[in-house]
Parts: sequence; C-alpha cells; structure tokens
Amino acid sequence: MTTAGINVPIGKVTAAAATKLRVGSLTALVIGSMVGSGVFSLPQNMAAGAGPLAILIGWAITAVGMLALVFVYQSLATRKPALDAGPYAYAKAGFGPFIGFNSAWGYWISAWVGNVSYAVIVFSALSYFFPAFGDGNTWQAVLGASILLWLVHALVLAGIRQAAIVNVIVTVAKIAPIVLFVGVVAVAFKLDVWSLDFSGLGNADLGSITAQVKSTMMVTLWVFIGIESASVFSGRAEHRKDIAMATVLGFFTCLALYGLVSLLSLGILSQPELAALKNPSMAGVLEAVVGPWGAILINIALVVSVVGAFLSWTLLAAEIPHVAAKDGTMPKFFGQESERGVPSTSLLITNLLVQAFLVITLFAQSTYQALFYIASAAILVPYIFSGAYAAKLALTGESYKGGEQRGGPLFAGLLATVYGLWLVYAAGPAYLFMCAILYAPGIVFYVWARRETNQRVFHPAEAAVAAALVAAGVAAAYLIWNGSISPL
Ligand SMILES: NC(=[NH2+])NCCC[C@H](N)C(=O)O
Repeated sequence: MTTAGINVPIGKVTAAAATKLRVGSLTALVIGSMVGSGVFSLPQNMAAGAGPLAILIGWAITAVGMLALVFVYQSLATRKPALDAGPYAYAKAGFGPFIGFNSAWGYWISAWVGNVSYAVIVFSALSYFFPAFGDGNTWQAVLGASILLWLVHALVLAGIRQAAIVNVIVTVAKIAPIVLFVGVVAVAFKLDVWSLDFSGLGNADLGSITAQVKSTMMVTLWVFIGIESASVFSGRAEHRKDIAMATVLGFFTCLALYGLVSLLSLGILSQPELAALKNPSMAGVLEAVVGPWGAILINIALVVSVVGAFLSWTLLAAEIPHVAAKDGTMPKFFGQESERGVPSTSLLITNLLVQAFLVITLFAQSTYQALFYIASAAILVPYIFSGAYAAKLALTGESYKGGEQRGGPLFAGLLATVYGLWLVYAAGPAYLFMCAILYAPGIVFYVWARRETNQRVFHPAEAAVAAALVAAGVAAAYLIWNGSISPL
C-alpha cells in the first residue's frame, strides 16, 4: 500500500519523492497497493464454500471483471484528468451529486470497515504466539487492536507520510513469503488430493456450482481492492504510458499469486480440511508441509503486511471525506485541517467509527470474514458508477475526439458495470442489508452539505432513491434485531 491512494492529491504526497519511476517500480507500487490481508486467508476463504472447479471459474470471472475495471480507471484518468479525486468524482460527474455523495460515502465506509477487519486479522495472526488473542475478537485482541488504532492515529496526526523506502521494504517483506509459499506448496502438491472432489459436488454442504462460484466472489473482490488507486500513480511515472503497463502487469502478477495460493493449497489439504483452518490460513497450509516455522513465517509476514496496509488505508480513509468536503459533496467540517495539514477532523471521526466497530466486533463476536465482506460489498457503489460513467462517456462521445475509437471503452465500461451488478447479487441479502444500514445515515450528511452550499437538496429521482435507502436501512435494522439475518 502506498499513501498515493485515489483521493490523495499527488503533489502533497510525492513532493519529496521527486524521482520519476519506471515500469518496474511502478508495478511494485501497484502490487503494494493491493496486497494487504486478503491473500493470507485465501486457502480457507476460497475453500470454505467451493471446490477446485468453482474456484477456477471464480478466478476467471474475477480476472475479466477486474481487468475491465482497470481499463475503466485508465480511460477515465486520461479522458477526465481533472476529476482525479477518484471514484466519487466520476460518479458525481456522470450521475449527479447524490450518487456522487453515495460513492464517496461508500468508498469511505469500505476503507474504514476494511481497517476493522485488518485489526481483527492482525490479532488472529498474533494468537499463534499469544493464544489469548483467539480469532482476533476476544477482549484481549480488541484491546490490543484499539491500542494499535490510536497509535497509528497519533502517527498520522504527527504528520507521518509513508516514505518510499518503507514501502519498498514492506512490499518485499510481504511478497517474498508469498512467493516462497507458492514454491514450497507447488513442490509438495499432490494431484490426487487436488482431484479428490474436483467439482465440490461430493460435499453436499457446498451446493451447486453456481452457489459455489457465488461464495468466492466477495473474497476475490476483496483481494483486488486498491487496484483503483493505480491511476493515481501517473504523476510519479517517468512516461505516462508506463503507468498503464505497470497496472496491467501488477494486476496479472497478483492474479497469478492469488490463483496459485488458493488452488495449490487444495493439493495439500482437502477442501473440508482447508475450510476448517484458522485464518490466516496460508499459515496452516505451510505448516502442514514444512512444520511450525511455516506458520511462524506467514503469521509474521501478515503482521508486517497488514500493519503497513492499515497505515495506508487510514491515511486514505481520512482523505476521502476531507477531499469531498472541499468540493461541497460532504459537510465542511470534514475539511478541517491541523496546523500540519493533516485532515484531523476527518481522521478523528473515521477512527472513532473504527473504534466503535471494534467494540461491536467484541460483542457480536464478528469474524474477519464477515467484516471484509461488508467492506467489499460497500465498495460496489463507487465501482459500478465508475464503470457506468465510462460507458456513458463512450456512448455520448463526450471527451472523445471525432473518429476516435469508442467500442473498446464502451465494452470495458459495460463489462465492469455488469460485473459490479453480479457482485451485488453474489453478496447476498445479509450483506446488502448491512450496507443499507451503513449507507442510510449518509443522507443526513448529504442534506447538511447541500444546505451549507445553498443547493437544491434532492431532485425527484434522488428523493426516491433516498427514501428507498431509508426503508431498506430500517428494514435491515429490524431484521438484524429479530435475528433473521446476521451479517456480523
Ligand atoms: N482497509 C481496507 N479497506 N483495505 C482494502 C484493501 C484490501 C486489500 N486488497 C487486501 O487484500 O487486504
């Protein structure tokens, strides 16, 4: 991860890093911005609801859908360079202020709920050394996570920016063990274990192939979140065209690593055995091959990787409402800055929410998986509207020169949108309802921002969407209260 997330104005972050980057380093940046916690739990997360065949199909769908999204952000970055505030700015330009607001709000929710999941998985990994941390949701773990949270808070307030050199070290420290894992597991791979139940249909718990594929979708989405920030690195590229190359290279490198981690693991332990592993499950798989040092290595790699990602996503999460406040999308108070230029109010609100969710985690006994499912589902609004905006530009011809080819971008935009809608379906009702609860309160802040800037609050269509959102939120709160759904 790097600080140069989508909403971080490039100049501010990179003033110090004036050296221009080539394809290699840019690719490392792209990979670094994607790899956080997800990969370390892939063996269990993927096998929990799917056999080898469905996992293969799941990666294939993800490859196509995510690549479409990559092209969407690339084409938007070149066509609408002025909108470099990221996904919400595209959604706003394409579909009006209310949709724009919800994209910013959703991206923000995803960022900070993702951080809650990070805190949980870090302590779940540490429980290998200190068993009291359990699955990262014991009181000891939540206490530890809270200390980590406010420590990071203090660092950010003090004006910390991730130095390029730290990024390089963290990226190497997290990628090297993953590559080692793939190598060791490839050698120990047993085809007969892998093909034991190729279709997964032998295990009645898994259900049809479609059901199995669906079960992998939030997981594969989660591991690629961060890819949208790649276009922001353009300011750091020596040649602008290098960034496109680096994004695609970074994408395929991660896809290969992710695919191999999840698929090769099925040749070490069977699907039911993987499904029963504790996360980070890469640790359990490597331990099965080489003994305890395998688990120790992976657990340490996870802590390094996720603490680094936690810092980056904290900076990014605080930056989102801050940037959105500047253009009137969010209330002005989110834009307040400390003397050091840190978006202190936004940071404080963000981390108070993380803290509140950590407490909820303790009482609801929430798992890492449930938390990152919420973060994945929440990001779909900005993703879908980015795809739709790219398609809209290609359809109307806006920002295209006469005779310029529009078929490719139109196809990518439509594909990304369809992929996003399929993910909404795959997320399932429990997580959609949970998102409704988190999105609905946003309306108050939207109204606030519109009043502050003396603008009309809702157009009729927007009012209808808002009303539907409130209704869904209320229904969701009721269903959770009476126990019909339990997304946590
Ligand atoms: N804190 C967050 N919102 N992180 C989102 C990025 C998730 C990242 N792809 C991972 O695997 O960890």
